[in-house]
Amino acid sequence: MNHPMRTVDDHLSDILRTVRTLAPLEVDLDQALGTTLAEEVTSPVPLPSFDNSAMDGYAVRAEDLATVPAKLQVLGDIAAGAGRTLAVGPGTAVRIMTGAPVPPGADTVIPVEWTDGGTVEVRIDRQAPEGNAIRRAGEDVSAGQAVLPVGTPIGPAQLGILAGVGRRRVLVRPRPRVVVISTGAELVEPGAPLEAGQLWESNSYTLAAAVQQAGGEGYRAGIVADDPARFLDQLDAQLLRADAVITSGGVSMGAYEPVKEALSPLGTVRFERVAMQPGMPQGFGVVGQDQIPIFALPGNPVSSFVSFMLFVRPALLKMRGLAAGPPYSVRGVTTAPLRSPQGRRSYLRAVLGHDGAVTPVRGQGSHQLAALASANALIAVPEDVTELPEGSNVEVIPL
Ligand SMILES: Nc1nc2c(c(=O)[nH]1)N[C@H]1C(S)=C(S)[C@@H](COP(=O)(O)OP(=O)(O)OC[C@H]3O[C@@H](n4cnc5c(N)ncnc54)[C@H](O)[C@@H]3O)O[C@H]1N2
Ligand code: MOO
Repeated sequence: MNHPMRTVDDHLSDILRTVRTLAPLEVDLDQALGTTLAEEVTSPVPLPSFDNSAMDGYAVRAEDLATVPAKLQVLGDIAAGAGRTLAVGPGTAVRIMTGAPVPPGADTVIPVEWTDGGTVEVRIDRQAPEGNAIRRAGEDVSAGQAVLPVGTPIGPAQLGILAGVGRRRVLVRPRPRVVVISTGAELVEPGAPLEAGQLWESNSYTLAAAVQQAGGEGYRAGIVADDPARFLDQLDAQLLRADAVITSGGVSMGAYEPVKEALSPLGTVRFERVAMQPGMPQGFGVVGQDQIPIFALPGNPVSSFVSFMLFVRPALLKMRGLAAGPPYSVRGVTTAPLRSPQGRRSYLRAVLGHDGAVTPVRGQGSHQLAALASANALIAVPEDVTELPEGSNVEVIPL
């Protein structure tokens, strides 16, 4: 009855071979946060697009300050946004604000703090090198220069430069929309009263939040009891708005395993045992006309979360058009001895300190959600290792 288990790496490879990068879509800048750029963005103009002042002060000719204090006639003001401007000639200055265009004839800006602040005539007490406090046209970007390459994840600074080069719309790989369905007759929405044998449903909150943090849009589609037909109905209804589906529960060896019972006959979803702890029972495949990827994760809360980090997150990165592979990991040194099952790669919940010391938390059961919530990392223990003494150098996946 027990088939050989698949390795974690093989299971991830299958998943990454199957999932497709989402098609590019033109979106408004307001919708672009968290998407991935699908075009190279260039600037139509130099940035800054004109020489402008970096300080509030006076635009002058450096040669007029050969001796200081110097007195210059003030011709007027130039504020930011000013169009045609006054010209500065010998013995004159123009009061200028930060961001305002440097007037013709001026080659230097003197901060107001170095002057008496005069508006008709100004006394300047300090010299400055020619070009002082002037931000030159094109010193950030030249006209036609690429400012963001294809494949850039769009965060706050990237949105800034997109707006800064005048873009209103942009071609991106969108955030994957991921529907999360929880299965189990015992599950009750948090906030509702519990009856005997029931527990508050938590996986959909964890998984939808994990989707969000992985750059997708997570939607909780509620709880389906242990009826395969109802599960298929719910899945059908949700497929309309999904780029991927995550289910939790109903995939192991019990008498009521709705996800497995509903999806196995389709022939496009494979259920298998992966050589890991937690998260051994795993289902993955595609469903519906559009071959939407579906991740059927085990119901135990820690198992579903660890499965997400190892398998679903990399898949979402690929869908977003980003580099995808096993989770990022660092090295750590254990502060306590560890045990791990033979033949399965284990992912022990742990606290990783800034010094690289890593301590497994108390409570390594697949149901021990509070222990998971106290951890900030997973220690990955290889398949063939069953015991490690304190002080061992280990692979650690920050959460
Ligand atoms: N005879 C065997 N039994 C089990 C095996 C096995 O190989 N042989 N595998 C065990 C392992 S390992 C896991 S993991 C679980 C996976 O079971 P299912 O995916 O079928 O999940 P359920 O039975 O539905 O639930 C398991 C556990 O998790 C709780 N749960 C489920 N969904 C939620 C949720 N949304 N929020 C909070 N808690 C949830 C559920 O109440 C159960 O306690 O199977 C083992 N058994
Ligand atoms: O492998 Mo199951 O995922 O612990 O507890």
